[in-house]
This record gives sequence, C-alpha cells and structure tokens, in this order.
Amino acid sequence: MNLSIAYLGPQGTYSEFAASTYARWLQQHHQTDTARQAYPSIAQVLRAVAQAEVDICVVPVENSIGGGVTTTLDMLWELDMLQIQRALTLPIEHAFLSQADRLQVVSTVYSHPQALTQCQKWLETHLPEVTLIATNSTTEALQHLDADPTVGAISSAWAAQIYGLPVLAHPINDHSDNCTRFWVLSRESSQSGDYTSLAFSLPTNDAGALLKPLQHLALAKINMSRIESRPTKRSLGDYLFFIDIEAGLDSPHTRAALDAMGGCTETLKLFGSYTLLPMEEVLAQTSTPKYL
Ligand SMILES: O=C(O)C(=O)Cc1ccccc1
Repeated sequence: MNLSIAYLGPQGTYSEFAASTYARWLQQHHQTDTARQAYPSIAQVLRAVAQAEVDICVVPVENSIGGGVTTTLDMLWELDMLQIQRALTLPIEHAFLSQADRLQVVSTVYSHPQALTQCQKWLETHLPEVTLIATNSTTEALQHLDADPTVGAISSAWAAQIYGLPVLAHPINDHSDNCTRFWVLSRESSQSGDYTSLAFSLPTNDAGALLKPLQHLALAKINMSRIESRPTKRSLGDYLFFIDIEAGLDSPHTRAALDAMGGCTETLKLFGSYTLLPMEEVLAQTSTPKYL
C-alpha cells in the first residue's frame, strides 16, 4: 500500500520532519510505503486531504510557547470532515540562519509566526532593530538568503544543512523545553484512542453558557487536557471552543457525556479519537537528530 502524505513545505520544515518521522513509523510498524508531498501553506495541506488529492497530512497544532496554531484549528472547523488519526510531539530548537558575517549587519528576519514568537526574547536582545516578516513556513524564505547578507531567517539546523546556509546562532528559542504537537489527519473516521478532540459554538452568550457543556465532562469525570478559544468570525466576542479530553469515542460513557454536551451547544464537531505516537521510542530508532 502506498499512502500519500501532505505537509507544509518547502523542504526542511519542522512539518516535513514530523511527516517523515511518521512515515518511518508506518513503514516499521505497518509495512506501509509512503510518498510525501509539500504544499505552500497549512490551509492548502488540509484542503488537499479534504479534496482527496492526498490520503493523509501532518500539521502542527500546538506549541508549548506559542500556543495553538490558529490556521490548523480554523481550517479544521471550516472543512468539517477531517479526523485525527495520531498525535506526535517533537522537541524543537530554532537556529538563526544568514549569510551575514555578523548579526549587526542583519536588518530583516523572516520566519513562520510561531518561530518568531518562540524566539521573541532572543530577537529583542540580539536584533532589536530588525524588521520581522512572517512567512508561511520557516523555510519559505531560505532560497533567497544567498542573495542578500542583510537578511536572515529563523529555521532549524537541519534546514541550514539542506540549503547550505551558515548558522549564526543556535539554539535561539526563549525556552529550552520547546515542543510542538502535530496531528496526523485523514478523511477516515477515528473512534478509538486515549484522546478525543472536539470543538463547539454556544447557542447564547450569557452567564454560564460555557459552563453548561463543560459540566457534563466534570460529571462524567472526564479530564480535559486543553481548552482554547477562537473567534467565530460572526461577531466580536463570539467564540468557538476547542478542547481535548482524555477519553475515547468508542466508550459508551464518553458518548453519553458528549451527547449531553451536544444538548447545550449550538454546533458540536468531533475531530476523532487517537493515541500519541511514542516519540522517545521512534526518535531513538532513527539516525536523525533528536532535536532539530
Ligand atoms: O514552518 C515550519 O517549519 C512548520 O512546520 C511550522 C512550524 C513552525 C514553528 C514551529 C513548529 C512548526
């Protein structure tokens, strides 16, 4: 069987590293061959799966410093048909790449907004005057770095190798324990696993409106491991709530709690149940760096 996997490109992104880690795990545990396909934005990666151009995708969803990857959450709600098959967490170390001979000559820095956030203090300390430019991925600007020594980019040491670019500083993330969680998504229904992710909108915006659906989880003694709000984009102050619970959809107990939740939400979307890929084991078996 040959499975096509979409990821955020171009070559050398953290998403590509996550996708290739997952591909290797599939080969080792399920003898499944894979073919990877890069797309220029997270939105296009997710659409490629929804429109059946590819079988699955691997996308970033949350970072320990920068929080939720908003495009992933917004698109998941919008597309309405993608299901989470697995989650994997990667430790991430950022590097500063440039052809400049010293930091003082750099005037512009490119990177993905998540990477700019994760290195905010380092940038304020070492490059306080620079213009920061957000890109679709940490590697989008790398091919242009050769031409201009006044520009730099935040990417991985792995990407520096791929593009043959000098690393001026590494690691530069503000917190050493910097991790990003990725989801493997497909169109296939996923009903079993240790975690379930879902999102809902509320029918009213009044006192206790959020408490009502959450109370059903508390009553069922189901632990919530994440909650995050995103604007509904209908009106200011109107939110969607994305939550992860530590329970699988294949349990009647979980189903009953979610059915009760459905009674006090406007729209409730289930994104599936899944387990975490055992990353210690997976990364130990590879020759690729533990830290990127
Ligand atoms: O741009 C990348 O390399 C990505 O894969 C997105 C991202 C950016 C920063 C941290 C983790 C993932």
